[in-house]
Amino acid sequence: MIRMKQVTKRYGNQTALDGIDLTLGESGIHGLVGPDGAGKTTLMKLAAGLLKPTRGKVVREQGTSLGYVPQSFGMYEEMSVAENLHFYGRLNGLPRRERQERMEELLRWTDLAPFADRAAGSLSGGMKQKLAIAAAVLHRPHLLLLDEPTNGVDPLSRREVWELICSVMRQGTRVFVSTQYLEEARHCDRVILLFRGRLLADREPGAYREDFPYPVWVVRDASSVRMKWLPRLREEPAVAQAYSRGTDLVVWSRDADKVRQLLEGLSREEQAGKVEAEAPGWEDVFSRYMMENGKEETAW
Ligand SMILES: Nc1ncnc2c1ncn2[C@@H]1O[C@H](COP(=O)(O)OP(=O)(O)OP(=O)(O)O)[C@@H](O)[C@H]1O
Repeated sequence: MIRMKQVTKRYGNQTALDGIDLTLGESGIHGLVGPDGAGKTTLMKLAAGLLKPTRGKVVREQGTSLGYVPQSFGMYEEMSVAENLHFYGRLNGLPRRERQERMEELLRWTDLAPFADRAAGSLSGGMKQKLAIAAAVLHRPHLLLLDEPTNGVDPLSRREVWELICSVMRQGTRVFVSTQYLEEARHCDRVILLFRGRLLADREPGAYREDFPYPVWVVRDASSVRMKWLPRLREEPAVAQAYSRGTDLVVWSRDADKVRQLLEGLSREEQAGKVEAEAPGWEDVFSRYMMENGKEETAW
């Protein structure tokens, strides 16, 4: 386990992390979500021991071995998939025989076996991430740190990367993983919400959704009216938040009936689609914390 106690990290005048108290390695998959610049990479690097805190302590429990996959691709691009795995196996002190067995196992798991002789640099984004994860777990670490492993990876490959993360966890490695894709919170046992360097919440994903306090109404096909409606809705006391998502308009209500009537009235007057109730999405549940902590807009 890694314990962070009152950890603050500054770069010059810029406070990237502010008073973080956190234990890593207690949950199967512990997620870290937050918008750009929230401090996710800084937190990962502190956990990996690559950065020192400005204040506070990062303590790695004795005997906790780590695997770490940084945000940028850390494999040798001109070396093949198999050569990279051999190299990282040697680096982690795996004896030859064990290295070979583990490598074959990981090539199967990741579906990279047919590409074993391919240069790592020529792999697709998803395959590169799977290779980087395989290299980081060759030595069966207690805790695997993954910094935005699905960033820029196409949706289908993102699913494969998560399948791999889940199988790593099932084999007994605890995972700490950051993402800016909010819906990926559903794969996690616990999820930390980080915002402007502060830890706003650390809960089970279901808990975020269960106590969302505002009924959500959605106006479909509202692209032609939203610019006009949004300022008006935001002034309405019964409206907790209003934002556009694709062609829809999403409205959180403090008084559900009143807001529905208001929206249906507006919708009749002008060109907009149906008004429908919706369960809060990940964007809603996380935005709520950010709003309560001083962020006006909800865009990620
Ligand atoms: N080496 C550095 N020097 C100065 N400021 C930095 C440095 N690294 C990060 N920062 C700043 O610290 C804050 C947190 O950055 P960090 O990279 O940890 O965030 P992040 O959540 O990982 O963002 P992203 O998703 O964009 O990677 C940002 O405001 C960033 O500009």
